[in-house]
Amino acid sequence: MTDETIAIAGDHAGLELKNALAEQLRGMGFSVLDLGTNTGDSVDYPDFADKLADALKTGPARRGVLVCGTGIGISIAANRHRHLRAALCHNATDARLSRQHNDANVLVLGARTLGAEVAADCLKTFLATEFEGGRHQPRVSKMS
Ligand SMILES: O=C(CO)[C@H](O)[C@H](O)COP(=O)(O)O
Repeated sequence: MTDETIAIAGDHAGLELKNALAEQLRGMGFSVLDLGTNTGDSVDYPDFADKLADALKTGPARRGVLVCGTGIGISIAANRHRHLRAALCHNATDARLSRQHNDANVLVLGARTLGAEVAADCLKTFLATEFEGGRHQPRVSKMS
């Protein structure tokens, strides 16, 4: 069990994967702040990136997960917020490096482009990997 809350959000295309990832997070002992969407009705992914950005600004979550069909639109929208470093990942190596080098605070996954097991691996790796700091710190600092 952990006392950390992870925020999660996505559009209609990401609904099924978002719910599976939320379950995975609960199974890992995290509290989940589910910001929707929670129906299959068509919605606009920037609205859900904005909700997650607000949640990471006000707390209690300091890390988040976003899902849309490809992950592309919602990561573009998320990275318009300076306090987010949203990493669109396609495998566990991306997820690991997004933490080690980029100190990513948001994992982005594409529900229409990733299998469920790869997505689960990305999430597990993202949460378990620390930022390396060192030469990466000034690069990350230049973005915030
Ligand atoms: O991947 C996405 C954005 O990058 C969206 O999920 C996708 O564009 C939604 O498409 P549709 O309205 O046809 O379900």
